[in-house]
Amino acid sequence: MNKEPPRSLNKVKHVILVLSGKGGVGKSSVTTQLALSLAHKGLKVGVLDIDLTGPSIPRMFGIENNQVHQSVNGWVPAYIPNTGNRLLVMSIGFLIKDRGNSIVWRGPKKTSMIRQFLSNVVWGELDYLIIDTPPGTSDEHISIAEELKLAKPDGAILVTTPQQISINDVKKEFNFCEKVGFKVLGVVENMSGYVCPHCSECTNIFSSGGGKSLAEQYKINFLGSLPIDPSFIELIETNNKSENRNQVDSNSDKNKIIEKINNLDLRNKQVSLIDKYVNNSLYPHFSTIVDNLLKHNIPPRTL
Ligand SMILES: Nc1ncnc2c1ncn2[C@@H]1O[C@H](COP(=O)(O)OP(=O)(O)OP(=O)(O)O)[C@@H](O)[C@H]1O
Ligand code: SF4
Repeated sequence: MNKEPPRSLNKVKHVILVLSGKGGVGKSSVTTQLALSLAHKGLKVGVLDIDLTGPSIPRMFGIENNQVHQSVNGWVPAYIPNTGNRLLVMSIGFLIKDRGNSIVWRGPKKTSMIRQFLSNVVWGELDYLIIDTPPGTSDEHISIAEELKLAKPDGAILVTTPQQISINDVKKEFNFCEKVGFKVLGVVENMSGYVCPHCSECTNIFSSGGGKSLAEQYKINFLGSLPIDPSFIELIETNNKSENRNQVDSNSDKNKIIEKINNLDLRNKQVSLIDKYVNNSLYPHFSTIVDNLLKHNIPPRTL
């Protein structure tokens, strides 16, 4: 097996893995927000979604209907509209025909698919590549980690929720990182409290501060916490609606006219997902998380 770093990542300055011990804690939404926040800072960012258990990145970026294009050099990632070509996404989800089904391949096929994803995407120059990984710490994840190590990542961000069960999962994840040799860049506590859509008051539903005390216990950075905010889900949903609106059946004349109006409407608005996110109430929380991450000034990867 080739143990060289994938050439497709030669011009990528930083690779960050986003990990969680179990599904549903917000790993993909943290990946999405990290990418949007870094792109908002003017950096060029790629997102690679290798969460074969349920790739949710295409939905988060409103590009579920994207088709994968193959160039002579490899797969071409999707460029997110109106971002000045600063935001690129590649997801295993683009290759799944039946989007209702997650991939049920066995271990070796999964690792070989991930190897292809790491080496076959034409990223070009990137400041950051953020990789959304499959949740868990099983033997299969160890083989996946071996593949990911070839990408020479800066390290991993661990995502947790305040409940004890999720905190225990992060402990396992921390031990997993030690075992496979990933540096832990920090912990993000997601769904810490609930923001009321009426008065914006944040209420702690579960006991808060679990992520912070866990980080202290393991002497790792606590990057920050994010409340549950229904407006974030709304942002994702409305973003998807605008894509679907743009994908009307072009068979009838009436639909062709509607499509033209929609395209004109979208061009005129030129509101990118980055702009929408920066106006979302989760952004100030995430901005702190990014500042905490960047203050460590990790030098660019050397290959
Ligand atoms: N802070 C938040 N506020 C509001 N909604 C959130 C927040 N975090 C996550 N969600 C929502 O919760 C759902 C699960 O989040 P997400 O897909 O990011 O989890 P995940 O850990 O990546 O799950 P999986 O590993 O199964 O893909 C999504 O619909 C997402 O929009
Ligand atoms: S947080 Fe404020 S607006 Fe929201 S339900 Fe409670 S009292 Fe009502």
